[in-house]
Amino acid sequence: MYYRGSAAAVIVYDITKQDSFHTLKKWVKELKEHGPENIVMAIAGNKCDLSDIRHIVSHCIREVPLKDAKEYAESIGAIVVETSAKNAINIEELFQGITLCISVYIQLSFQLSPSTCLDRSICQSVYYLYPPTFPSASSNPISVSSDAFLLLLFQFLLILRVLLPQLKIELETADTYALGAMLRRQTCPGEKMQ
Ligand SMILES: Nc1nc2c(ncn2[C@@H]2O[C@H](COP(=O)(O)OP(=O)(O)OP(=O)(O)O)[C@@H](O)[C@H]2O)c(=O)[nH]1
Repeated sequence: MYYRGSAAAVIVYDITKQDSFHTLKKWVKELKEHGPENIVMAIAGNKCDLSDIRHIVSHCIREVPLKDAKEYAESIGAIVVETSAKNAINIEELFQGITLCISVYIQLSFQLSPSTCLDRSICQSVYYLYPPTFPSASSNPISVSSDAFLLLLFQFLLILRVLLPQLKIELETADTYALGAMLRRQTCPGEKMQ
């Protein structure tokens, strides 16, 4: 289990191969069963440069619709973004999102009480590795006010989750949405975000 003690996992599939999306689901299952309880999961649909219309004629067509990935990500409470390792699309945004998510978890756990953090060894090491930073207007296409609102909403929902454990399941989707909204606004060639 080389993901033991991990704060976040990036699970990558190839948007031009449906098989890779099935494999991704197996990895998510594995992580949920054996990974740290509060691990941040991020799904990256790689090779989004190939969804460009010019590639459709050369048979490199998209097999996994972004809608499917988004629905699946929401069902498991993960961040989702389409990337291109080749053209460096959304790579920074992906890691900004993960950093933001981890930072908020850690800030919150320190604010409330040490016992509210499910895995303190993760939180402490990540806290020093990733000092809390949030996307600025210059590095993110979303406005500052929108960022601030989403961040506040995310923190509010997280507090509710901690204080009201019985609402955990319902709120998991909601707080992931607040965070994910920032990432979901990123667009990739060939498919419009909804
Ligand atoms: N167009 C495109 N090609 C990519 C991208 N990322 C990786 N590749 C190419 O995909 C091929 C496989 O890359 P690897 O890093 O070996 O990935 P892999 O998962 O081991 O292999 P595959 O299952 O074949 O994708 C290489 O030819 C890469 O250049 C991307 O974002 N866009």
